Amino acid sequence: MRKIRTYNQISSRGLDRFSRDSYEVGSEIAQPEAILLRSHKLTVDQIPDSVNAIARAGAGVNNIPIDECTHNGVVVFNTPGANANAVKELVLAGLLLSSRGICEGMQYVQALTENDPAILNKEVEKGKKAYAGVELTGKTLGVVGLGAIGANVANMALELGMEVIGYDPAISVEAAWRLSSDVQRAENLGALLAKCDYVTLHVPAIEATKGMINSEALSSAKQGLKLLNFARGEIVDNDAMLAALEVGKVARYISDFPSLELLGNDKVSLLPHLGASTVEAEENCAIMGANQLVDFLENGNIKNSVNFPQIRMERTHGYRLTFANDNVPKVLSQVLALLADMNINVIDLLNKSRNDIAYTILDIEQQPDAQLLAAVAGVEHVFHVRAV
Ligand SMILES: NC(=O)c1ccc[n+]([C@@H]2O[C@H](COP(=O)([O-])OP(=O)(O)OC[C@H]3O[C@@H](n4cnc5c(N)ncnc54)[C@H](O)[C@@H]3O)[C@@H](O)[C@H]2O)c1
Ligand SMILES: O=C(O)CC[C@@H](O)C(=O)O
Repeated sequence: MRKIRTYNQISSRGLDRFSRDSYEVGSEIAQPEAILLRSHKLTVDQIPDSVNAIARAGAGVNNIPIDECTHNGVVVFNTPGANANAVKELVLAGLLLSSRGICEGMQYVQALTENDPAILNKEVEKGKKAYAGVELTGKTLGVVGLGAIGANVANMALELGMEVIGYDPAISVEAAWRLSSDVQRAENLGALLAKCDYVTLHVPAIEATKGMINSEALSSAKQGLKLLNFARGEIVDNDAMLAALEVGKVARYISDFPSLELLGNDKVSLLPHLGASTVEAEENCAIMGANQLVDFLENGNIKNSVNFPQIRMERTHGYRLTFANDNVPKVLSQVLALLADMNINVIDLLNKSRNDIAYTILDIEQQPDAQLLAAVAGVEHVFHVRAV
């Protein structure tokens, strides 16, 4: 039986991908071969040597110690785009919440205690002027990060009649194809902030983006900016944000990431990390994550990894082994020489690399035994070997 350890609430539609005959899946499993999780902050000591793969049912992988995983040959997957629509729809809510007195108006009505319908109506008509807002049509939205979510948000905003300016210095070709040509391009973050009434963040939490919305960036912003953060809390410097809210530089901060210093500020609206919390997104992410794990565990194929190359080799006959190594010359030739010395015929092979690592799928005529696996593992620069 293969063992999968789960963290967080994973949709049963995804868990169903692990057949009951071959997999044991649960939150109490010890020595798992793989981990499937959502936002759980995974520590190195929670990744035993038995683990070959980790799948994040979601986009952000800042809760996983990627470098340590790569070093140990652990393949980390995410599920690109699987929750993008859910986040896009909540961004729409964020745009409306920051423009109209929706929550304040509801709180006002909830607190009314009139018994007489005519007086209630009069009270409502008198009170509503305090909650008037502005429309989105004709306003300018800045989208920082134009990947799966950002591109969706940008296209949606155009349909709402907004002007849209995007900033993404590392946009992928696929993402660029998804984006409407009506989205204007900003050369840098400051230029985008200077022109926008609303800005929405859709970048990953990586070294380059942590604190990217700081006092310097906010000083470039248009007075009265409404900022939406459905990306990650650490992308915004909260002290700088509070200072900008104090002087009205930022009129409203909507964030999916509560933190102590933001609580209680009436210009800040905080949600409990709800961006991907829809039935559909949770199913999509769980199914995609589980499918990727199954294909990796059973065939060694890798799709949507954040640290290993994409690789897929059709299974025909024979036996399969995979190995990962430092991306330096002569490793593959040494492994092939070793197989030749052991008189083992190779049926097929595929080798791919990504940055500093290479990964090979080898189909051979003989079932790999412990001796063969140990011999491959002993080749200099090979750091992970598996019979699949
Ligand atoms: N609130 C939620 O529940 C929720 C749900 C999904 C994703 N997220 C967050 O949103 C992030 C984006 O998700 P996605 O699915 O769109 O990911 P994605 O990988 O498709 O897109 C991210 C984009 O950000 C761009 N980028 C990277 N660094 C940048 C920088 N310095 N400046 C501008 N752009 C930069 C990349 O080039 C890429 O196009 C995730 O990493 C995650 O942290 C949050
Ligand atoms: O699993 C969730 O609820 C949140 C996922 C989200 O933050 C992501 O990065 O995909």
